[in-house]
Amino acid sequence: WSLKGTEKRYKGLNLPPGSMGWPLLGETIAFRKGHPCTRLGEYMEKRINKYGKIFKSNLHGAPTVVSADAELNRFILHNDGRLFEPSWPTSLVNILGKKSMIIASGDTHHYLKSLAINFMSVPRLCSHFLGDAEQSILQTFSTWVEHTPFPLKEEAIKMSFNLIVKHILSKKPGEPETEQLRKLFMCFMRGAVAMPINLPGTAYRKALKSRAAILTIIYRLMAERIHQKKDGWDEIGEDSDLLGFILEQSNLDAEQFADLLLGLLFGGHETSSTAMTLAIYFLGDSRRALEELREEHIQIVKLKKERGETGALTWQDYKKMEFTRCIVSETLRLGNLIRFVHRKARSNVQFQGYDIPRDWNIIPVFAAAHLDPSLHDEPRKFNPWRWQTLSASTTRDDSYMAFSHGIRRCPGQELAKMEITIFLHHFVLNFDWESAELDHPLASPFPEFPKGLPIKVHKLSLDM
Ligand code: HEM
Repeated sequence: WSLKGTEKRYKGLNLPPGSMGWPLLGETIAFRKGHPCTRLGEYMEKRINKYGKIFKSNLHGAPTVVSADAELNRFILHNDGRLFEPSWPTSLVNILGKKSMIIASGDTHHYLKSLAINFMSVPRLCSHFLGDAEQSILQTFSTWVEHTPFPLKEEAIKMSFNLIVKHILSKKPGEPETEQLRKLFMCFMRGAVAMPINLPGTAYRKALKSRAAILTIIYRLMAERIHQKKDGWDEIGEDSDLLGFILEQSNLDAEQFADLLLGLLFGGHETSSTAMTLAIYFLGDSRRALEELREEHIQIVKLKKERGETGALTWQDYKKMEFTRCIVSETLRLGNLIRFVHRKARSNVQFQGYDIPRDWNIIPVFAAAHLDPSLHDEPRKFNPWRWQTLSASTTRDDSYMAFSHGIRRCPGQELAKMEITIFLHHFVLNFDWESAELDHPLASPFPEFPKGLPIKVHKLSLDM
C-alpha cells in the first residue's frame, strides 16, 4: 500500500489523515518498537501530535486505522460482531490456534465464551479458586530465601500457572508435567510477542514448536480421561477440572477443545503474573501507597482474629480489600497489559466524519485513554487514590478498558483481580523488599521486564 495508491482507490471517501509508510512493511517496525509501558511510545505520540487521535497507517501488511480516541474505541467494542470483527495478525493466530476464542465469531464465540465464563464464575471463584490461589501463593513464598536476589516475574508465573493448570488439567505443582508445561508456555509467550520470522532458531519458530508440544500433552490427557471414564472412573461434576467439564458437557471438536484449553492456560497465567510484578514495581516507588495497603491487610487479619477466625481468607475478607482494588485498577491503567486489540471493519463505517472502508483493519489503543491527561490527572503518576474518587471529574471510568468492553470483555477478569489481590495481601504482610537491579517494564507490546524484576525480600514480623 502506498499513500498515493490509497488515495486513488478510495477517492471520494474522507479517510483519516496519516501515512502508509514503505510498500509492504508499511509502518510496522515503528509501531512495534519497544518503549516504557507507562508511555504511549514515539510512534503513537508523534502521529497523535501530527494527525490527531484517529489516523491511518499500514500495519502488518494491511491498511489500518489506529484509534487513540476513547469514544471511537468504545464504539468499536460495542459494535463488535456487527460492524467489526477480530483481525489478529496471522502470526499470532498460528500460535494461539485457528479455533481459539479470540478468532471465533457468532454462535461459536458465544458458546466458547459461555464455557469460559462458567468455569470462572463468582461462585466457583469463592468455592474453588480462592483457597487454591492462597495455597499456591504461600507455597511459592515458602521457597524464597531472604536477602537473595530473584526475578519476581518468574515466581509470579509459578503462582498463577500452578493455580490455572490445577483447575484446567488437575496437574499439581512440582509434578514433572506441570514443570514441563510451564517451560513450554514461557517459550510460547516469547514467540507470541517476537517478530514473526519462521526460521530455525527464531523465537517465533520455537513458539510454534512449543504449541505443538503443548497440544500433544493436552491430547494425551484428553485420551487418558476418556479412557478413565470408559473404565468407570468418573470425577465429572462441580468439582471437576475444565478438561473433565468440557469432555462431559460440551460438543466441541478436538481442535476447538485443545485451542480453548491452550488459550485459557496461556491467558490464565501470563497476564495475572505480569500484573502482580507490575504492582510490586509501582509500589516500590510509592511508600505512602504501600503503607496504606499494608494497614488495610493488617486490619483484615485483626478483624479475623477478633471473630475467632485464624484460617484461610474468605470471600468476605476479599471483598473488604477496597484500597487493594484501587491498587489493582491503577496498576492495570498505568501498566497497560493489553495496550490495544485488533479488529477489522465488516462494512464501510463512518465515525466523526471519517470513513473507515470495509475490510480495513482498525486498532483501538486502550492505553491512549489510560494515559490521556484530559481523562486522568497526571496520568503517568501511580495514584491509586484516583479510584476512590471515581465520580469526581478526574477519572472517567468508561474509558478504562484494561479488560476491554462488549462481547469480547475478558472472561478471566474476576479471577485475575482476585489472584493479584490475594498475592498482595500475603506479600505485604510477609515481606519488605528492595530492588536488586534496576529494571523497568517495556511495552513490546505486552509489558516485559528485561531482567524479570530482580528483588531481595526481608521477612517481616508484624504485630497483628
Ligand atoms: C490482569 C489480567 C488480565 C487482563 C488485563 C486481561 C485483558 C484482556 C483483554 C483486554 C481482553 C479482550 C481482548 C479483545 O477485546 O479482543 C481479554 C480477553 C480474554 N481473556 Fe483476559 N485478561 C486478564 C486475565 C485473564 C485470565 C486470568 C484469563 C483466563 C483464565 C483470561 C482469558 C481471556 C480470554 C479467553 C479472552 C478472550 C475473550 C473473547 O474473545 O471473548 N484473561 N483479556
